[in-house]
Amino acid sequence: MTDRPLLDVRNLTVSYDVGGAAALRRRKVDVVKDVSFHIGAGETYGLVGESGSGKSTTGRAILRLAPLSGGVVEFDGTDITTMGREAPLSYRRDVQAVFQDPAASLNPRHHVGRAVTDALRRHGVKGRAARHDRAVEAFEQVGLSAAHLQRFPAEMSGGQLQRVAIARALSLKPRLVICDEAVAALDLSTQGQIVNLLADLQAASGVSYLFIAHDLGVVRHICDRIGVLKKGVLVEQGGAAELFADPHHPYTRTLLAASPASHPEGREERRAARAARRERGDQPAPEGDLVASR
Ligand SMILES: Nc1ncnc2c1ncn2[C@@H]1O[C@H](COP(=O)(O)OP(=O)(O)OP(=O)(O)O)[C@@H](O)[C@H]1O
Repeated sequence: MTDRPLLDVRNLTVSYDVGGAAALRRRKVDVVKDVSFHIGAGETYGLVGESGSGKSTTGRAILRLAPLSGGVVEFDGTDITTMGREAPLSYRRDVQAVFQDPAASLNPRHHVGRAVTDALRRHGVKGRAARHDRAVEAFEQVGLSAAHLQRFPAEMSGGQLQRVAIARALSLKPRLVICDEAVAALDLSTQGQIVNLLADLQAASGVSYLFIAHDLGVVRHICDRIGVLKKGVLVEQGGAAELFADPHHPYTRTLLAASPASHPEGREERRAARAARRERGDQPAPEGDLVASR
């Protein structure tokens, strides 16, 4: 047993050139400044803040899609910033992402099942039948059926497409999934289904989440700990219940005051509800079933 966090982000800084094409007006701006947080195995860490505060850039830096200008990102004890431009395949498998718009990463001319089988092939899973079986398993884990593999993106709802994106991520058996506004584009009842699904999948597999969102209600519902970003600076972080009950930073208080209480229950209530579901032997909520708000 080790106390080492799965992900340890220390003094992360990301700078971009702003000011347009004119060289004289160009300057470097830190859009993420000296940000430090960690995520344990099986834990969900929420990153909140208003638009432009640097949430996505932080997630992208961890995924190695944004350039770091300072700091360290350790995954399972290994500093991924020293790995050269291309992170090794094992890191790209262990750390998956689910973004706001699942359709953007799906080929409209391919059956959605192919998004999963192609990912499995890229990650070295040999044999068409084995890849198909893993895709079916992943689809069933997220409440879709084997028949959904043969659908085109245009034949699926936003919630179904997000389930496909989650199935693709999970089929690789990741240890961390970065959910960047993963439910932001969905209606409220579908949001509830997807958030509950993510929590159930975590309970079953022990996967960790970095949950990036501007909706504090959703974040409170799913996260163990939360960090608050303001203009690239992490102004406050702590346990979700404590942060909601007793926000210290004025910016956190402003965010909370501006947030409609759309998902008022916290993680403990959801855990109790999940235990009750397990006791009843419930399966993951199939697409289309409304999951009662807990
Ligand atoms: N490739 C880039 N080049 C220059 N500036 C960038 C780039 N990517 C992001 N930025 C800037 O970095 C800042 C942080 O953006 P980021 O997308 O991380 O914020 P966010 O908190 O995720 O916002 P939102 O909730 O609107 O997605 C913004 O000012 C944005 O304009």
